[in-house]
Amino acid sequence: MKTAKIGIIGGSGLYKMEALKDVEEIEVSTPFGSPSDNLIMGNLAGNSVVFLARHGRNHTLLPSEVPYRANIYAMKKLGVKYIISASAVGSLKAEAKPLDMVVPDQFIDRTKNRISTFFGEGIVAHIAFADPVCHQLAQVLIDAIASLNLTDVTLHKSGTYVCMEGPAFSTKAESHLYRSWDATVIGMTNLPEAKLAREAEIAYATLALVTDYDCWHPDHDSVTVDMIIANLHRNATNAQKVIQETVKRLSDRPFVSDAHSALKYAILTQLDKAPQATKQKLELLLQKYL
Ligand SMILES: CSC[C@H]1O[C@H](OP(=O)(O)O)[C@H](O)[C@@H]1O
Ligand SMILES: Nc1ncnc2[nH]cnc12
Repeated sequence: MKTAKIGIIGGSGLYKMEALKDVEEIEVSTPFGSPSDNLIMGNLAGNSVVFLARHGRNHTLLPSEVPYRANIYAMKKLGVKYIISASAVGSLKAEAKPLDMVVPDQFIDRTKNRISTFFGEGIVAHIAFADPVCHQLAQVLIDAIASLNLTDVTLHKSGTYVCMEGPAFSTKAESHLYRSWDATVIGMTNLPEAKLAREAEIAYATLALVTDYDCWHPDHDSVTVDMIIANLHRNATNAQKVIQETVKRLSDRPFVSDAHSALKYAILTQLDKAPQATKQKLELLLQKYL
């Protein structure tokens, strides 16, 4: 099987990478079911990468329906060590305007219906998640964005991403509440992905692309899909430039992330006493520790 060290998860508006060459579509099976879509292996400016459309290439999966575990497991199976996630977000701060880019360094979990762990069924692990984003990968992303001088785009080098359940957008009371928490952006997908990537010992960072001001801003209409779509296209074009530049930089200077050994001190269960079936199911994640 072909492998790639760099995985890209494309969110709303980013269903394919136009610059990807020598493309091969791979159907990956996992113990957690099928991923959102086939994974697309290819060559991006001379580097092997694998791309996955988070909601499927035709955007058929709700944020709550995205098979996050299968997606991350499939990336792991293909040898991925770094995931660059691209996501559409609403802005919770006046200074983060539509078309801006934010590289979040924190998350707040407001999801309700997500399974955000590979563990259970006899094997217990608690990964450290105080710093949910790989800061080295975030820095590569930041440097890539800064180097491109994109028109009409301000880069916000840090920020807190609120992950809500959806699919309905927030109420005004919720939006104001998140602002009172000093959160920067809001979306519906990144938190389970970041947790699972950490459990899979994959470095993870997000390129958050602002599409709207959610519903708190007195001078802007409350968010609708129409409004988001108006900005998704430009955001997707910019995102592809940023991802390509990030991939180049990452391939030139790969690094070891703390995320790559996240399970080292996380597993509580004595693995020699753990159920065989669970060990088998999680072998890909546990093999270093068995
Ligand atoms: C496009 S409206 C809301 C939808 O967009 C974001 O998706 P993604 O994070 O995959 O870019 C948001 O999380 C919602 O799923
Ligand atoms: N305002 C918003 N709330 C949640 N997810 C979003 N994705 C894009 N804009 C959003």
